[in-house]
Amino acid sequence: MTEVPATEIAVTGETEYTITVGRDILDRVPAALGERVAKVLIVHTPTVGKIASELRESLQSRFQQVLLAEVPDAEAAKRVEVAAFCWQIMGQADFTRTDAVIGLGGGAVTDLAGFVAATWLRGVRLVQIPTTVLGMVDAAVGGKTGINTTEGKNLVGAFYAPAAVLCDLSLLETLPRNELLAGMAEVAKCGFIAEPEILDILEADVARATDPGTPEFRRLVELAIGVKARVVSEDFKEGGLREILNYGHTLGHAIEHAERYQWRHGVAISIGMMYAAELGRMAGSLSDEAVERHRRILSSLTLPLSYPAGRWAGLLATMQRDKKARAGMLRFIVLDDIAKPRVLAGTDESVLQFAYQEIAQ
Ligand SMILES: NC(=O)c1ccc[n+]([C@@H]2O[C@H](COP(=O)([O-])OP(=O)(O)OC[C@H]3O[C@@H](n4cnc5c(N)ncnc54)[C@H](O)[C@@H]3O)[C@@H](O)[C@H]2O)c1
Ligand SMILES: O=C(O)C(=O)C[C@@H](O)[C@H](O)[C@H](O)COP(=O)(O)O
Ligand SMILES: [Zn+2]
Repeated sequence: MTEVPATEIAVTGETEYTITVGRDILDRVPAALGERVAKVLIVHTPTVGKIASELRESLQSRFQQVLLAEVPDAEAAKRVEVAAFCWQIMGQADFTRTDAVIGLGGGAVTDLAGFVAATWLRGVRLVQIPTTVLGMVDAAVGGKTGINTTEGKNLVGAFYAPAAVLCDLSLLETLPRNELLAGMAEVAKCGFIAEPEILDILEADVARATDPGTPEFRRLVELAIGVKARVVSEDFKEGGLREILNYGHTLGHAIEHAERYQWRHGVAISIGMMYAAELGRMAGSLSDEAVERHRRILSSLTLPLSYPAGRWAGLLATMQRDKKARAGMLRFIVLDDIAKPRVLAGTDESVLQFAYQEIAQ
């Protein structure tokens, strides 16, 4: 097979860094860390422990100290106690402002590692190495970092730019299929809000589109990162435009909370997008065909489209804490058409509930 060169996607504007997509690119980590760094903390889950140990081995001759912080898997990593565990390791190793953190893992780990890097000494160098599709196309690439609290998802965090992001597609070889498909929800999201080519590729041949060895898959990853990079370059701290990346997340985050964070993020967001599509049809101008397109694409990825009918009141209460809400008023991202997102605010609660009935089982 001919070697495809790595692709570099730039984030510019308020903050500048490069996202590299390719295969077997971890030899770029020392350059990403830079000359000034002496100590490195690699934050990772047990599921990628082997990669973490190999990475540590490869860095040890170049840096004064390379430490591992193995954290609990998935959402259990995004807790203040786990951040404190990482701070403790850094404190005991006398980490200074010229030292660095590497986030190696899925979106939960890169969110945590980013938050630890943002808060240690008010900010140390951060290199993100996502190992899930979702991390590569979304969580690790946009500078949103954070942890959950009992009250809700990502309620504590910081906007903090990485120095570099390395998306090494060869790391996806061990990723379970259901995780890969959950990550495709965020890829589809980028298609719905901004990049119809993504939807065309998914519709043309979903098997090839979800096979990490195909050019179609790589194209999807690069297109989705391109959407995120363009939006983040224009609005890093979510003053406005960036809210479009939250398509499907108002209800999706409430579902994750209701499910006590046992559901995959992408799975909850799939239902959230179906809800947002119904809301776009009822309160806006989204066509029946565009709503059907959501249904077809998400179900071709074997993602769920509905949620139990009796849960509305609890979900509504959780949605009040959504970061997009203003003065108690819920705001949703909806579409007027594919690739035409906008904010929907002040919608009557009966309309919100009516749209929910459309996706309720
Ligand atoms: N910061 C952002 O902008 C942003 C964007 C989207 C999602 N997120 C967050 O990302 C999280 C979801 O990320 P996720 O879907 O990657 O979930 P995850 O981090 O929980 O990873 C999913 C599972 O895959 C395992 N895994 C990871 N890489 C693997 C590999 N290469 N081989 C085998 N197993 C592997 C993990 O251990 C975990 O069990 C959520 O917390 C979500 O809120 C953040
Ligand atoms: O990058 C963004 O901005 C997003 O909204 C991307 C989302 O996919 C992601 O799940 C993000 O973590 C949600 O952020 P939040 O601000 O709603 O917590
Ligand atoms: Zn998301």
